[in-house]
Amino acid sequence: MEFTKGHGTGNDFVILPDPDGTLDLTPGLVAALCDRRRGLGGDGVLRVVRAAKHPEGVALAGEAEWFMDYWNSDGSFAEMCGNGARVFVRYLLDRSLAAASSSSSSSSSGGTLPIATRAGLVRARVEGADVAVEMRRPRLYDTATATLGGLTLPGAAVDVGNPHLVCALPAALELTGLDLTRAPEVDAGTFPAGVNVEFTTPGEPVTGADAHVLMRVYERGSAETLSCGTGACAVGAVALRDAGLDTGTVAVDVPGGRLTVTVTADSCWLSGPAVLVATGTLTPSALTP
Ligand SMILES: N[C@@H](CCC[C@H](N)C(=O)O)C(=O)O
Repeated sequence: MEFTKGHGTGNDFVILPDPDGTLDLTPGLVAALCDRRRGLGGDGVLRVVRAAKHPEGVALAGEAEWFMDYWNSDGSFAEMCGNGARVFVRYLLDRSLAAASSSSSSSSSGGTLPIATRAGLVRARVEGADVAVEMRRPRLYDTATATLGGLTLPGAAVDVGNPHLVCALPAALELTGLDLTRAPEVDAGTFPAGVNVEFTTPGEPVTGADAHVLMRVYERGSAETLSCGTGACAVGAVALRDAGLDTGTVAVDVPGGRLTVTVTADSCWLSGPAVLVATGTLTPSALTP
């Protein structure tokens, strides 16, 4: 079985090509692949499957050739993964499975490439070394708290296709001081399917951005990661709201680098590096689910 390893600002993925959807991918196999000592290591798995060949992609097969079958490292599914989508697109382009700007069936007008996901269709474009994906506009729908050790912080619940809770740290606290080795406690009533929790502090002004935010994240199903694209979009939307803006651009610094979030009237663009680092052959029998 062939695999490729890739990452977007340090959010890393095992990419499995499975165009015809024949791979028996199980939660146990995903967790074994993502194990950083006994497997390849990763925050998640991206299965590259034709939309027409996946039960959750088939409804979008007329609009997108490929379905991003994303799994968290614990073997759970998520509706959406922003960095994963950017790395997925890098893989499709690198393998000539799609073209970013042509009139072929796998790309649409304006040079964007449609990708089917559990959260619906997203569109991607290449921006030099970066890959940008256009997702739904983040929806701020509630308030809730996260408790970490003895610290309880209020935050904004945000839907980016998957659930997020964005909590600003009080000025006296530093992001680097947070212990994210354990999951923050949240209200299961507000987040029945779990939630990704982002912690933020304001950054210095950045040229061309309406706001600049530093963030760390504890991801549902993957623990602390170096970056979360949908989390950055949630953080960007909250930063714009706090600045009294409905649309705009936010620089979001994560431990793995910088992401740029642009919220428009009806969508959200996430941009940043997307890198493929290795390709090899798996020995599935050696993996211990
Ligand atoms: N790292 C991802 C988000 C992955 C899914 C998340 N852990 C969830 O369960 O919702 C991103 O870049 O968006």
